[in-house]
Amino acid sequence: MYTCSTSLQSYLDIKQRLKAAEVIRELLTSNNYIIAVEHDLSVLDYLSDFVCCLYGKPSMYGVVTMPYSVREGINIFLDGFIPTENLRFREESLSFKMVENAEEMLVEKNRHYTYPAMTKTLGGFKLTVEPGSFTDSEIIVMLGENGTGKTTFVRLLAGDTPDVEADRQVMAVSLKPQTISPKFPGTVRMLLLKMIKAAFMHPQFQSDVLKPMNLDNIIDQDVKTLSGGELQRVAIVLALGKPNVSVYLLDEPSSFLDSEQRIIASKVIKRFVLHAKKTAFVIEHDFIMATYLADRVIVFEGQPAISATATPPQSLLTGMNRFLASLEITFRRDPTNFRPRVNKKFSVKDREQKAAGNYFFLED
Ligand SMILES: Nc1ncnc2c1ncn2[C@@H]1O[C@H](COP(=O)(O)OP(=O)(O)OP(=O)(O)O)[C@@H](O)[C@H]1O
Repeated sequence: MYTCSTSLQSYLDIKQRLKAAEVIRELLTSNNYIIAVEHDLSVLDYLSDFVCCLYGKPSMYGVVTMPYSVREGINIFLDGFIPTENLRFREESLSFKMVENAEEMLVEKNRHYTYPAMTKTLGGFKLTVEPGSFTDSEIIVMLGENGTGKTTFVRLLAGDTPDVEADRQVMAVSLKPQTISPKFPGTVRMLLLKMIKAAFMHPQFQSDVLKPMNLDNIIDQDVKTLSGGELQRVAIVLALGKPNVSVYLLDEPSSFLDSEQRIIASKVIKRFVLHAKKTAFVIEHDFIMATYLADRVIVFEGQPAISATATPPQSLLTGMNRFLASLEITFRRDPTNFRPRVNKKFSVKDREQKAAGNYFFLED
């Protein structure tokens, strides 16, 4: 038996995550088995034969279910309901049905923003940004391998100067950086009161963001003593609570969060953007989270660490197809909740979809 935790994969792109899963599977022989802890559900799906769901109350109790087939287990987890025990362990479920998003199609969009063509050179790396536009009430997910300039692009939107200063629309932005270093000398409550007092006191923000992000149990803890996941939750709340902002730039909100917290954070971000009529750009390597969040996507193409191009925002289907084609990875859809599932390399579906150019499916 091996046990392994792949949660150190925060920051790795999807290609590297699936490679790591393949390396782990290669350790399997006829007389051993591997127990893995994995927070990225697409990777867990790809890696496992059977899964157990764990539920309970943090710091109080936990229950481990019987092992389910990987497909059934992940669907149960996303649904928040265990049919064999007739037990709901989470009120919310995560579904990828397009009808769920139909409501968004009716959302009235009042604000339109544009950004010009730009380049940014950093040491030996050059990013070329093609001009693009976006509106309020939408989430744009950035897809690209590690080192293709996603953070560089986010920083340009946040005000970094490009190689040649262009005529740019000024946007008030709030940035949640990829890495968070806790320097604040006080408790979480003191930090929230100092940085986002108005949001912290606002009932809508409390019910839409603070409560679901579950800061209650760490609110009086010193910021410097928080774990990686706790710090991430605080950082997301701080970013969403910043006053007078129209554009939110969230660099890897899922890193260090467990699967449960990823589901909650995705719902919080989506609800916040729609209710507050804001725009969010999100860098996200967790494919389930990226698919759930994205209204449109920007694809980063090129050679990591050398040069890359950021496409204009494009539709989820077109953008995902383009990104996955460059990685030679195909996804199918689960018929129950329509979540994306990675096809095993060279499987019948993988070969069929590649031949037809369908790397990503919207409907099954
Ligand atoms: N200040 C800098 N000086 C030199 N090179 C830099 C600097 N900042 C970033 N780079 C390089 O630019 C490239 C793009 O970096 P960036 O962080 O934008 O990529 P990314 O797509 O966000 O990557 P990841 O997915 O790993 O977070 C990388 O090769 C990085 O090493």
